[in-house]
Amino acid sequence: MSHDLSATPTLPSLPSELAPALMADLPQGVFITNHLQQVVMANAALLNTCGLSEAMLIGKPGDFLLHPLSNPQQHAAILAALAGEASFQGELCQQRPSGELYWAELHLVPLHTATGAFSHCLGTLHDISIRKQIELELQASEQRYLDLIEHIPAGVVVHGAHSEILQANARACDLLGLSLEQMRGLEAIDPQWQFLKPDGTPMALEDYPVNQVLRDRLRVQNLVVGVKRNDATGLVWAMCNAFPVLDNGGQLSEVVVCFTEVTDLKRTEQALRKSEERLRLVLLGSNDAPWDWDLQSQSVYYAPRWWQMIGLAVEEQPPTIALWDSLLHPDDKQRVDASLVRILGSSVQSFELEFRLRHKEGHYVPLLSRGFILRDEDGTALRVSGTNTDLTERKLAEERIHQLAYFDALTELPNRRLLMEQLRKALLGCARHQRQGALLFIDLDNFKALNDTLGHDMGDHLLQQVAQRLRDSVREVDTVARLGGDEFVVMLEDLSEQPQETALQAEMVGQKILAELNRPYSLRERPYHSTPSIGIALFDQHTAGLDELLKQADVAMYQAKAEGRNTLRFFDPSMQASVDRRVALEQDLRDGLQRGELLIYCQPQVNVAEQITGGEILVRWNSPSRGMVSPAEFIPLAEATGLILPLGEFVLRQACQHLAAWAREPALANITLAVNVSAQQMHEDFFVEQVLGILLETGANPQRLKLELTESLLAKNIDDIIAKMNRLRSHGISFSLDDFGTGYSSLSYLNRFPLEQLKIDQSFVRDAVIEPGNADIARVIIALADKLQLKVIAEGVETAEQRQFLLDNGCQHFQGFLFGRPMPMDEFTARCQQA
Ligand SMILES: Nc1nc2c(ncn2[C@@H]2O[C@@H]3COP(=O)(O)O[C@H]4[C@@H](O)[C@H](n5cnc6c(=O)[nH]c(N)nc65)O[C@@H]4COP(=O)(O)O[C@H]3[C@H]2O)c(=O)[nH]1
Repeated sequence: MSHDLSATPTLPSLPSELAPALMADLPQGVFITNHLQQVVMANAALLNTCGLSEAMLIGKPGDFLLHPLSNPQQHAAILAALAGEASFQGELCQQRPSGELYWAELHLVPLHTATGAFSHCLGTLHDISIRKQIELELQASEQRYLDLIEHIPAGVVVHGAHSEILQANARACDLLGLSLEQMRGLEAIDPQWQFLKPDGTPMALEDYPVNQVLRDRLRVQNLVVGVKRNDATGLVWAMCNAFPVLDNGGQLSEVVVCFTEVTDLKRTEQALRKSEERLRLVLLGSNDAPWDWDLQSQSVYYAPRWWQMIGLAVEEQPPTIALWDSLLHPDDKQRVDASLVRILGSSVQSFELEFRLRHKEGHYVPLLSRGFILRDEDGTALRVSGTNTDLTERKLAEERIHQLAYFDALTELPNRRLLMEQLRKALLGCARHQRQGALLFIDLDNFKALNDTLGHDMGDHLLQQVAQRLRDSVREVDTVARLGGDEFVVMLEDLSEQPQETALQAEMVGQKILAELNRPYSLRERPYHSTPSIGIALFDQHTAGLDELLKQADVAMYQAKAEGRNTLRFFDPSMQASVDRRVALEQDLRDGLQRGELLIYCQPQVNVAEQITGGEILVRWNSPSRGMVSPAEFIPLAEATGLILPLGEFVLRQACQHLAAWAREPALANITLAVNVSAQQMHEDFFVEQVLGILLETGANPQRLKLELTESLLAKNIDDIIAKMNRLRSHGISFSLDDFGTGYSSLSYLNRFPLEQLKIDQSFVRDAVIEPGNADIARVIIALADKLQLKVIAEGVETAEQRQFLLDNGCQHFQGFLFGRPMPMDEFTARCQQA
C-alpha cells in the first residue's frame, strides 16, 4: 500500500501553464496536493468521480479521501503519503456528497524538489465500482459454490489439469481419510492412494477415475472403487462419477470427481453374493431342482437339475408351465391342478405338492415340489419359486419298508398284519355292498415231517410253490396271505348276498385249492406229494372280531385235519350241512345224467290267436331218490360245477331230435323250439361246431331252432359272442334274449347282436296289471323291440288280464301257464297235433 520514499520520483520541471491542460484531458481522476496537504489542482475526471466541485476541493485538505467506511490503516497510509512520507496504492470505499458509495483505486506519489524536499503529492483516483461489483459477485458465487459442495452428501474432489488436487469438500476428506491440507496438491499417481476394483483386486493407475478423465476427456460414470484407508476403517467403497471442466479455450482445466459411499451396499452385495454362492453350493450338493414361475409374465425358469431329473437336456423344450403340465402323470393332473388353483387363490405363503413327471424314457419320476409364493399388498400371487426333490429313492425305501412290514419274505405274500388290515377293510366293504366273504385257513398236512426229513431248505421250496399255486387259484381281488410256518389264509371278498350261495362259492374255491395243492410238486427235481387241510369261515357285516373270525377258520381247519386231512370243513355246522347236501346233489346229478334221469319238457308259445307257434324246452330231473327236481335247484349247481356243458348238450340234442322227427308232420313242421343256452356253453370255443354238429347229426332244420340267451351273457367278450351268433345265424338259427329287463345290458350296443326276439321277463308281466312301474317297463320293452325291429314275446302270462294288457301294448307272442305249463314232449306233441 505505501512505498519507500527513496523510490518516489521527483517532480519534473513542467511549464506551469501546461499542467492544467494536460490533466483536463486525462480520463482518469488526477489531483495534486502541496506540502501543506492542500489540494492545489484537480482535473475534471476527478471532480466527476468524487462528485465534488473545484470550489469544494481546491485549497482544501486532502482528507476527502478518508471515508469512515474505509479501513483505518488505509487512513494512516493515505495521510503519510499526502505528507510525502511514502507512496500509497489501494482500493477504498468512498462516498459522494449525494450519499452514493463507490469503490476507487487510489495511487498517491509524493513529489520532491531537486534538492529532495517534499513539494507535492500526485494522486490518481479511478472509479472501480463496476469491477469491484463483479469481483464481489464472483466471490459470493465462489463462496456459494464452496458452501454447496461442502454441504452435499457426496465427496467432491477437484483436480487440476495435472491431476493435482485443488479442492476437496469435507465429505471427500472424511471418505478418503485425509485432511484438506493433506489433500491439496496431491496428485492422482500419489502412492497414498490405493484404489481397488469392484472385485477387490488393485485398480491400475490409468483406471483411476481422474486419470481416465484426464486421458479420455470423457465422463466416468458410476464406477465402483474401493479406497484403502490407513486408519482403522480400512476399506471403504465409493461410487465415482468424474467429469472434465474445460476453460474458455476448450482446454481441460479441472477434473471434478464425486464420490458416494456405497460401503454398506457393497457389503450387502458381497453378503448376497456369498449367500447366493452358498445357496448354489447347497443346491448342487442337495440334488434338488430349483424352478421359478413369474405369474405376471408367465415366464418360467427351470434349473439344469430340473431338466436332468426328467432326462431332458437343458431347455430341450421351451421352458413353460405348459411343458410341466404336459409331463404330469394323468392320475395326478386333476389333483395337482386343483391344488395349485386353490393355493394361488388363497393367502398361503408356501406349499408342498407330490406328483409324478414323465421321464424322457417313458417312466414317471415321483417328485416333491416345495414352493414359496410372492404376493403383492392385495395378496395376489406374483411369483412362485421352489425346488423339486426326486422321491424315487425315498419311494423305493418306503416300498422296501412296506414290503418288510407287510409281506412275508419267503413267499412275498402278505403277512398277518396286512391280512388283518385287508380283513378290516373287507368287513367295512361287506356293510357297504351287502355282500359276504369267506376266510379259508389252509394248513399243509405233514409239513413238519418234510422239514425234519428233507430239511428246511426243501420246506421253504415247497412253501414257495404252494404260495404260487394259491395265487393262481383265486381272483386278482382276493387276498392270499401267509401267517407263518405252513399256514396260509385266503380271503374271498364280494361273494353273494345269500349265505348258501356264499358257502357254495367259498367251497368251490376251497375245492379248487385242494385240487391245486394235491398236484405233485418238484422239490429240487424230486417229486413230492403234499395235501392241505382247509377250514372255512364266512363273514358279513355282522361279523364281530377279526381274531375271532381267524380263530373260526382255524378251528374249521383242525376239524378238517381231524376228519382225515386233505379235505375242507366249514366252521358253521349248518353251512357244513348245506355243503354236504350240495356235494351229494352234485354227485347225484352227475350220476343222474349218466343214468338218463334227465328229460326235457316243453312249454307252449302262442300267437294272438292262441295258436301254438313253438315251445320253450325246459329240462327236468327225475331222480329216483329225490323225485322231480326243479331246474331252479340244479341248474346253478350244474353251472358252478361245469356239469352244464354235458347237460346243455343233452338238452340241445333232445330238442333237435324232436324237430327232426316233427319235420315230416305238417302240424308240427312249423313249430320252433327255444333252447336255453348258458353263458358257459356260449363261451366254449367249440360251441358253434357243437350246435352245427348236432343239427347235422339229427337232421333238424336250423330254421326251427331258437337259442335263448340271458342278458348277462351279452356283457362279456362281446366281440366273440357276436361272431359266434353271426356264424349260427348264417345257418338259419335264431336268437331270443331271455329275461329281458333284469340284466344290465347296455342298450347302446344291443343292436350289434343278431337277435330275432326279446323276451319280457315274467316279473314285469306278473305285476304289470298291479304295479304301474312294471307296466311301464313292459311297454318300454315292447316299444324298444319295435324300434329295433325285433319280435317280442312275454313269458309268465298267467291271466287273461295280463294277456290283454300285453296285447293292447303291441305284444303278439305269449308264454305262460295261461296257455300251458311245461309238459312232457309227448303231451306237447299231442297238443300241437290236436290244434
Ligand atoms: N310262475 C310262473 N312260472 C312260469 C310260467 N310260465 C313258465 N314258467 C316258468 O318259468 C321258467 C321259464 O324259464 P326260464 O326263464 O328260461 O328259466 C329257466 C331256465 O333259466 C333254467 N333252465 C331250464 N331248463 C334249462 C336248460 O335246459 N338249460 C339251461 N341252461 N337252463 C335251463 O331254469 C329256469 C327255471 O325253469 P323252470 O323251473 O322250468 O321254470 C320255467 C317255467 O316253468 C308262469 O306263467 N308262471
